[in-house]
Amino acid sequence: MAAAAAAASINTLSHQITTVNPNHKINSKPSAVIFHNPHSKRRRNFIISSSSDHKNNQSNGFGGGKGSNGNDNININAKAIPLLRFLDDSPPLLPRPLSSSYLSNSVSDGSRVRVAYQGIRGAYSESAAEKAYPNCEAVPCEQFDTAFEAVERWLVDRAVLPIENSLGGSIHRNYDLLLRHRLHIVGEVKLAVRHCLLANPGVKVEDLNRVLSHPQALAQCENTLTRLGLVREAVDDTAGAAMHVAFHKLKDAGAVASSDAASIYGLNILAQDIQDDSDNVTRFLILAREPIIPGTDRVFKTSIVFSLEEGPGVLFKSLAVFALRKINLTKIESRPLRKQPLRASDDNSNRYFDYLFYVDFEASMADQNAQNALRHLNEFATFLRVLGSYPADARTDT
Ligand SMILES: O=C(O)C(=O)C[C@]1(C(=O)O)C=C[C@@H](O)C=C1
Repeated sequence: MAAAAAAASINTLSHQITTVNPNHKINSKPSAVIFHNPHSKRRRNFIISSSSDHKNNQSNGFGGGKGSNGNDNININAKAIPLLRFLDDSPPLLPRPLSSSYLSNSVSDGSRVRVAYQGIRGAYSESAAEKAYPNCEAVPCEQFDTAFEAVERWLVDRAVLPIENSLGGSIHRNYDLLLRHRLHIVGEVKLAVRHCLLANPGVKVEDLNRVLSHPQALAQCENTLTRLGLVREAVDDTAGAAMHVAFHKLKDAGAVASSDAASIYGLNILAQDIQDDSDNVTRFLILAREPIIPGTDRVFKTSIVFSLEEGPGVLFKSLAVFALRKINLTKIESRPLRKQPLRASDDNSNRYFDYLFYVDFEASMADQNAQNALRHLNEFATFLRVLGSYPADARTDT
């Protein structure tokens, strides 16, 4: 039944089918399609695709509207056009005041907060968006970049994107995008991720040769998938994998995804909690156009990124600015400095890789101690940016 619903959606919404990531192993056309959940009236069925799609849609004037099933099959780009035109005709916007309403479920005009996430309905990122903003309007985006752009272009109010997982490690792409875009981190959400092995009705574990999912999800289930001898195939998101298996009525392939995805796409759950460790937690960042006013009324975290001169002990010195002030570091990540990935030494005899360091520490930017630490770091950092100062999420639940 779910597959039939998908087919109907695809026919009426072929313009909304998004492109396949060329790096993916799957040789099929849709990597994400709009899928209507007959049980939910809460969300409209639209997905934000890349900015080039937006331009195309603007030029050919095609928009959303009611699908043949009478639902609001709205293309977000169509809704966005009048907004962008309005902004174009308006006098330049004044800087908006800092806002502390980041956890509120409504924006200043009282409407529901619109939160972009990567993936399609049933993805863990959607659950994270709903945990951050219960009752929000969760807006699916094709890629991480699209979610960043959606906030920047005022199509949505926030983006909720994964940054690290307790089993799989960091999501490097989002570290890189944090620097490329000028959004602010205004919060974090920790979500317990419990993976299921899903398959079409009638298909048993013994029938499966391969399994589809997001690369992070596949990595988090390494032991189970190896034990079952299944070939892994990477797709954009876990829910997209479930949708693909259902839509193509695959008999030899299963999907690693959530129990929500099983019910949305009409798949059976063959095995539950198949992640390598029961404590499987993904940390998501909440991003917004404006920063929040940091407080000291609860535990705050601050995220920064910096680069350093080459030399003995420089990294040690940079971390000591926090140790000296008894500030706890919760995460450190290094990424290649892309525009200048290699640096020659003074005598030109050697070439070094050049890095950006991302550090999270447990202190608010309202705290004098934290300000002093950053002032100290700034004395020898070649570049320093505060990505955000935001309340730490102490709860990990679904
Ligand atoms: O594919 C999904 O469902 C996602 O929300 C993405 C994602 C990720 O990027 O890490 C989020 C949480 C899980 O760790 C697995 C996958």
